[in-house]
Amino acid sequence: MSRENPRRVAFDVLRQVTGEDAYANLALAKRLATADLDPRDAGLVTELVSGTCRLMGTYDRIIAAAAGRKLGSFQPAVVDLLRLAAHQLLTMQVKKYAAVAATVDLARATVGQRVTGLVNAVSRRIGARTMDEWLNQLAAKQDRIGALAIRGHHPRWIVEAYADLLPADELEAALAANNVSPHPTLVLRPSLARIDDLVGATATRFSPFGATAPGTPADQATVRDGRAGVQDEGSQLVAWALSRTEAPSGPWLDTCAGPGGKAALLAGLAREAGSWLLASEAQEHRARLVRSALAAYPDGWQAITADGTRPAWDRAFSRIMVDVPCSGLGALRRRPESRWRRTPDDVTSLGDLQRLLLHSALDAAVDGAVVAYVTCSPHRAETTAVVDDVLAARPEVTRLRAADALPEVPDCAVGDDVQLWPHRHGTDAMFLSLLRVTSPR
Ligand SMILES: C[S@@+](CC[C@H](N)C(=O)[O-])C[C@H]1O[C@@H](n2cnc3c(N)ncnc32)[C@H](O)[C@@H]1O
Repeated sequence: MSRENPRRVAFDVLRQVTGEDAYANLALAKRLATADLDPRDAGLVTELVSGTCRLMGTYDRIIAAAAGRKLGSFQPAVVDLLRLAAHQLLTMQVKKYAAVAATVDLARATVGQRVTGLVNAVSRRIGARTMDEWLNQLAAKQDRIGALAIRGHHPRWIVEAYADLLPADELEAALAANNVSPHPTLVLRPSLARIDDLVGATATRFSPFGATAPGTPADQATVRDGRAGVQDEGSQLVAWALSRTEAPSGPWLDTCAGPGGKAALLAGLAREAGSWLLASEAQEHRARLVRSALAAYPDGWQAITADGTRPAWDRAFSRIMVDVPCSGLGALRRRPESRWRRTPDDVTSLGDLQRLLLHSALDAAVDGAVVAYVTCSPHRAETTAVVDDVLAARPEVTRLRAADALPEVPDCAVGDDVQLWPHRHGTDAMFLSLLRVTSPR
């Protein structure tokens, strides 16, 4: 039996997310590791924190409308209490009386008796309507994009960016896919594990290395001993595409390798092809994660800490992955608070670095080498705009038809590049451009 109150634990984690900019997934995992909760209550805490963070912008509009005042006029801890109440009342379908009473008790225990009247009154007003009724009210005076943003629980600027990339009739499905937390996908390390080594596993749709299995990844001995890992299928597909594209023989390079998911898959594939991988990462603590991701392979790799814009290598490579730092807009379904925290500036602020990293990767290529430019963001400013700019200055580089490297994946071509989508492919929204360097400088 739990000795801690799950709603109190959820409130504490939410305070860290909204007050201290903590990542919800990390703060939640850390708190749950020491919480005195039975598995059912741990599940309740996860739903309260992840669900509240994912729909936070919607709940904030509802709270302001229900209270008839601006959110900024409330004490921040009271806003978090009301967000948790809104999630229980409007999404989890907790009985009105129970949700309001539990929120008032929590308000008394955390903020103090003086806010209980306010919390009680606003919670009741939130619960006086269903979610659909609230959404209808909030969307009523909006244009099409504004209404989609409200009904799909996204900030408007992200819906505008999606509208620039997807057919109009797919927008609703694309937003809805970000509202479902995916079950973790596992990757079987080439030469080390097969699907039969996982208990109860089912193969993923496209990647020959991917699998899903019931329970948590740590339940699987093959994951615990490093022969399998956790990796979105989209990340597996872009690494696989690089390995399948014709290239001269020679070593492989991953210039932005931390924390090492793609490097581990590439190292396995390089070994099978009789080659080896150099995995490079700028941040020392992330380079350590790369080493531990690669540790399952006794050989066939080397990991270094280096700035990819000022390369530490003095040789050239035949296959190069440059998986640049980006806004992470492609992984919104896995990062509950991310959509409300990101701003339009985040998709442009890394643009110079992304261009420099791609230039450096191309500089490191042997004649005929293939370079994969990858982002976990579908936003044009981080994908095609970067590749277009770099190619305009490099006549020796040609863009390949990247979808040819993934013939089993339908509807993934965007021009010559590949764009995966959660609602189409069940993967993160990974972008891939494959570039051939024909006569390096
Ligand atoms: C999108 S992540 C890479 C994910 C990784 N490929 C994987 O699959 O696990 C981008 C990485 O680039 C690193 N990075 C940022 N600036 C860099 C630079 N100038 N040179 C090399 N790596 C850099 C970040 O620290 C981060 O680990």
